[in-house]
Amino acid sequence: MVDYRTQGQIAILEVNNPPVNALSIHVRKGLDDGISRAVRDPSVKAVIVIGKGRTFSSGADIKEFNKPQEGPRLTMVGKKLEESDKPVVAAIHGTCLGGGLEIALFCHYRIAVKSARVGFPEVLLGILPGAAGTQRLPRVTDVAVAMEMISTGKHVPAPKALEYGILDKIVQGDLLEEAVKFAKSVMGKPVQPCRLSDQPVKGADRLVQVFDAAMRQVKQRQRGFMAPVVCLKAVRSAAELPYNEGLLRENTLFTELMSSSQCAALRYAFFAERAAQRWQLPSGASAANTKPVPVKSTGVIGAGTMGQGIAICLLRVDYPVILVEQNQKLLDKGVEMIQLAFKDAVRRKLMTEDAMRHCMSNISPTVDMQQLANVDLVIEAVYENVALKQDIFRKLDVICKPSAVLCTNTSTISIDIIASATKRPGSVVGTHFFAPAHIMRLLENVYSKDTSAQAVATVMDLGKKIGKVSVLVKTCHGFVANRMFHHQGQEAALMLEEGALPEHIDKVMEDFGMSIGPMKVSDLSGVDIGWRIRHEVAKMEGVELTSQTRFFRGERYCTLPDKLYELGRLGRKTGKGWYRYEKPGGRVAMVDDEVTNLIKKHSAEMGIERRGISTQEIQERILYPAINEGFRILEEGVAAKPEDIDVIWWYGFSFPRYMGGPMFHASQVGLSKVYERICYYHQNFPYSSHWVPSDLLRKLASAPSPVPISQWMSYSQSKL
Ligand SMILES: CCCCCCCC/C=C\C/C=C/C(=O)SCCNC(=O)CCNC(=O)[C@H](O)C(C)(C)COP(=O)(O)OP(=O)(O)OC[C@H]1O[C@@H](n2cnc3c(N)ncnc32)[C@H](O)[C@@H]1OP(=O)(O)O
Repeated sequence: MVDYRTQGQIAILEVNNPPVNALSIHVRKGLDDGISRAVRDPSVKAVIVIGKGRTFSSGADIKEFNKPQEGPRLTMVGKKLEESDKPVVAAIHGTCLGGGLEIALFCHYRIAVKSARVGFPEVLLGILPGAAGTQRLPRVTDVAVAMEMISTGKHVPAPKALEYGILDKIVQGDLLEEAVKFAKSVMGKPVQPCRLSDQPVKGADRLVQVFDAAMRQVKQRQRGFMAPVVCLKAVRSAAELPYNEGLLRENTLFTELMSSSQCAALRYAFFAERAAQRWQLPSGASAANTKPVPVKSTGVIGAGTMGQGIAICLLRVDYPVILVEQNQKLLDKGVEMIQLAFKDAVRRKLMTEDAMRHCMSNISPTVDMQQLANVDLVIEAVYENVALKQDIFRKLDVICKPSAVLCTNTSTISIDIIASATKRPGSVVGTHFFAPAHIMRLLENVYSKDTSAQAVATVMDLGKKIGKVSVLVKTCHGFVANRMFHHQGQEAALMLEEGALPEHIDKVMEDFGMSIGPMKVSDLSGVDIGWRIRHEVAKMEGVELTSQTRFFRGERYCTLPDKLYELGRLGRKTGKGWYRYEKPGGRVAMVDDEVTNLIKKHSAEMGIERRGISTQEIQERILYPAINEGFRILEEGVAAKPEDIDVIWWYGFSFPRYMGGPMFHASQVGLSKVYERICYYHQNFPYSSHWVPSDLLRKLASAPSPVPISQWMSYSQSKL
């Protein structure tokens, strides 16, 4: 775990714990033994700590967090490194994160290659750098930099870290050779000035202003999230207390965070996100045994909002894009909007002018679908209409080369139905982007009964290349995201006619932790999208939805969203939806009397006496139908595991990660309680099928003791 060797008068401690040199018990022990041995050996005059493989160290071993801590503590190991009278040099490449950076800060010197990154990402796990990181970082750099780094968890590139004083030198060439040269240059020099515990905190005279400003920012950006607030308090204590007292304070705050439910949720999130990448099909084909089709050229059909966003995602990572529209006017408009989005990115310094020009030179706009004949992958992104999509896929089947992967950006329509229009259903796969497609991180990839493993591997790989978090799900109407979200929308509309207002519902859900409430989400994604989906489904079933419709498919139906649509209030894009916006495309949602009056008039027309709806009821009626549907989705194998559903909710609907996602949240509330409340609402609202309790939930709720989330799937086939 730590290889010890000497090179002349230098001892080299090489951490060797693949894949990322996490500081597991054996690594801590190896470092502890190694530094003791180097200190004891009179022939050793300097020590180098370096990482083998791809990285210096990714920090403490997160898998050890749930277990009682064994072996030497990181702070004890660090103390030994710092107390050595022989200079200790950390030689950094790859990432030097969390406990890894703490180890480096205990060393007397830090050198790194230019591509290295350092950081304290603990906050993203709901904790703080608890091995003296909060006390030592503000002693090596400025207190403001320390607060920023520790409360955001951002990785800092080596050149910036040098500027901040965290690194002593950036080296070129072989890191170990350079470290040996550096160690020789400091051999024999006193190490006292390099012991950070003896240094004052830098910028302590500006502590109060810096702390207040950082706290304001954290509370504004990350409402309800404890860790950043506690991180700032810990750094503050570095400036207010002597080093050893600061360490005790850090330890108290660390223990408080470590035992919090937010930390448990974030730890779960860390592994869930990685587990989602290890997809597997019922056939046994998986990420581990399937190669993607090489993609060098792409096509996008539809230059509307979604098509533009998808094209931007592809262009940004250098894919050439043939952009197809049905007429020149729409095509020109689409290209213009793409150009505007890139210009905006240049204005916000997210890309250079040169990069923008390069991206734009990679678009080939056309109204001729035949141009797609040679592309490796095409993404259809026209509006949600079965006949239209089938027609496009019928044409693609004729036009595209046999190896092409044919993707549809449908948000609801079964991939089986779209693929059936082709003679190659194995090549057809769903790639459900979320609006705005160039900003939202989620890509819900959808396989049909026929989709080939290679097509799946290709879109999962594409997701990674364009910087998305991809989750694979099985086809059904609405897939995972919209199938769950749809019930929230239904229930929100029903609460509106019963007595709530959009701003009440949003406030409750934003206070719960959602970054924006469901009514604002509806405005963002477009009121017309839901309208089109509802009316498409009705049409397929030979039903016409009108303002008189009270029941659809035997369920209570609320026509309020349809009324909003008929008024042309399509959401942000028209400047009016459930809210009023400062302009079409605006972002500032304002309560609109027209909507309040519309809702109240609607209730009166329906003969409903409006009532106050409590916070608890709003929260439960928004969350529990989605959770209940999540269990059905698991029962049906549409999602392979609860973790996949939660990943979809963080990245698709901004569900607060520190609450773990709807399925994790249900496990925290207790499945028996969730089940009992769903049964209660089912009794009260018998005409809403989303309140019919899921069988899997019932089984899990009646288990003699709470079933850990990792074991839920074992109950899906059980006969209980
Ligand atoms: C009472 C309990 C006492 C507990 C004792 C705690 C002592 C606390 C003392 C001090 C506080 C210090 C705390 C920390 O250091 S917390 C850890 C901080 N570090 C991180 O959060 C970094 C997490 N890792 C990453 O960001 C990335 O993995 C990466 C940038 C290092 C590499 O990214 P990439 O190349 O994309 O690879 P993967 O993310 O896919 O990772 C590969 C593989 O490695 C696993 N892994 C990564 N980091 C860790 C880790 N720190 N611990 C354990 N495992 C890690 C990751 O899960 C992947 O494996 P897979 O899931 O099996 O695929």
